[in-house]
Amino acid sequence: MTTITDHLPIDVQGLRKTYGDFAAVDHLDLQVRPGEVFALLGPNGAGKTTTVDMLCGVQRRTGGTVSVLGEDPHHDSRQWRNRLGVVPQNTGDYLNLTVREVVEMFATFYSDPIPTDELISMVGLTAKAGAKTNALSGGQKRRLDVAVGVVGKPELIFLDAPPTGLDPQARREAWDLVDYFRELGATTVLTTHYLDEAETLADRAGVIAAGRMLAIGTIDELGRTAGYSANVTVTDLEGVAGVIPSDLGVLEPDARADRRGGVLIGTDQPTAVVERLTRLAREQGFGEIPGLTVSRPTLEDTYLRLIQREDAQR
Ligand SMILES: Nc1ncnc2c1ncn2[C@@H]1O[C@H](COP(=O)(O)OP(=O)(O)OP(=O)(O)O)[C@@H](O)[C@H]1O
Repeated sequence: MTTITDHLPIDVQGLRKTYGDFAAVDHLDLQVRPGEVFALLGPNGAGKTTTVDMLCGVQRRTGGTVSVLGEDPHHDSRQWRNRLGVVPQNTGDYLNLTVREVVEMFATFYSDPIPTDELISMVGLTAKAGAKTNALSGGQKRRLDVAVGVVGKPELIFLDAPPTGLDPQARREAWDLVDYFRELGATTVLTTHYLDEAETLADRAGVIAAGRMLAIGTIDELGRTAGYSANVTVTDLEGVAGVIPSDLGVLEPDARADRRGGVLIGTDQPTAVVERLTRLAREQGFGEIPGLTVSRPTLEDTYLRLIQREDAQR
């Protein structure tokens, strides 16, 4: 019988990578669905690159089962590899070739590559098509890496974004590329430090820390995983801690609220919290509650909560 998992571009169970006693990836489960953009999030050293490297056959795993486009990456057949597009974290070294020569060279590896000039334009390098790659800026090299990674019209793309390297415009162009491949029906796994990128582009995301998957789901589902459906923030209201009982919500150390000298309350009952705050403000003689906001948690809130919780448990 055919099941949905037969068609998952990525199906990973119990993935492990150890270096001596240290587990860089620790029993990780991951399923990525056809045609989705999946963001892999996590702090430095969480195990994202190691995971991606094992999925595209660059590193051997210590344990677990892995299916990528229906094959075990350990087998690493040429045919299988041609269906993948890999943009690694480190910029490639393309010797003394021009941008066009590099793209043309990589295009010869595939049966139906994207036409060279079209691809060079897609990554915003038309003005540099004749330039030697060693004369490119860091961000331009990165654009070339993207071109090289996707030239074969891959079914599955791994985009391991470095923490820095692309200027805002180049990031937006990379987003356009992700959309372009989404429309072609490709599946993309995006490793990123930019939460806005994940929020804008990804259908689902997974948060990794210390080699383990802390939470996985749509951005909305992740919000629920982290606890609360609303954030209430206030500034300069003495006594807040005393009026918010733990069944209404929790006061959180929140970097952004703290910078404004404020307090963040994570809650599922924002109306009740605001009522308490209103009473407190009245008692203190405030007309308005200073700096009151009620908002839906962002991916950043969720992410920080998950990571803080993980750090507290270690
Ligand atoms: N060859 C190695 N030997 C020992 N430890 C390693 C090796 N390669 C990676 N590690 C460790 O494995 C952990 C995971 O590294 P990895 O590069 O996968 O993290 P990451 O989530 O991609 O981080 P970043 O966001 O900084 O790129 C880190 O603690 C790293 O130091």
